[in-house]
Amino acid sequence: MYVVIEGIDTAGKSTQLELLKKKLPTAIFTKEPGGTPLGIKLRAMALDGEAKSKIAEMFLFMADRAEHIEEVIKKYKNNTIISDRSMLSGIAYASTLSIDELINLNLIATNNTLPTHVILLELAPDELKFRLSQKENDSIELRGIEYLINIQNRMKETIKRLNLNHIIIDASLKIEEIEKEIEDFIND
Ligand SMILES: Nc1ncnc2c1ncn2[C@@H]1O[C@H](COP(=O)(O)OP(=O)(O)O)[C@@H](O)[C@H]1O
Ligand SMILES: Cc1cn([C@H]2C[C@H](O)[C@@H](COP(=O)(O)OP(=O)(O)O)O2)c(=O)[nH]c1=O
Repeated sequence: MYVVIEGIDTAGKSTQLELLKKKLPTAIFTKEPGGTPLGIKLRAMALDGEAKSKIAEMFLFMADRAEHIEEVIKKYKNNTIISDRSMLSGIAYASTLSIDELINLNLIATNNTLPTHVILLELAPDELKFRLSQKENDSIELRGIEYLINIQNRMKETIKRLNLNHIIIDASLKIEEIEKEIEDFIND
């Protein structure tokens, strides 16, 4: 099982992953970007905002993804894998290109490996604004509310186009309520 937790910055992914780690101690927990030794270097380059070209930035994340699929997802395919982000983020955040172009590019990077379960934590603009105000923002978060809500919409569109097995959960529900919905979806 290849489960991905998706959502824009501050949607609550890390919070739910910490709870899942306690519930599923034998699962393999990983993430994009930064789920491999090479990915850690690529993550640092992608997030320091040095890439002036959005296409260059996209390829940094795609290189992270290609390595992640090879070294983690395919290697542990007989285990339960739970990843913080995936190609869905890759497609949604690279918003200078169309979703169709990005699906094709990401299918190359992932060698056609798709998640078996997608959990999308969906944030309303007001809640997103509040949560971003509570933390230091990285180069991507600094692009603002409208940019991130558009990313979230692209995630939903991509899930539809790829016809992925998914659940969309209101990210402003109580932490325990979200935890229960995730547990029921994974165990279904
Ligand atoms: N269900 C929730 N309700 C209210 N606040 C939440 C909820 N889940 C997470 N948070 C808070 O929102 C912020 C971002 O959560 P985090 O798990 O770091 O998000 P992400 O990993 O998606 O960026 C944190 O301050 C966290 O405590
Ligand atoms: C995986 C991925 C993430 N990102 C962005 C999303 C985040 O803003 C940033 C780092 O992801 P992450 O570490 O998950 O940040 P956060 O915990 O704040 O959500 O990289 C892309 O732009 N493209 C990608 O392919």
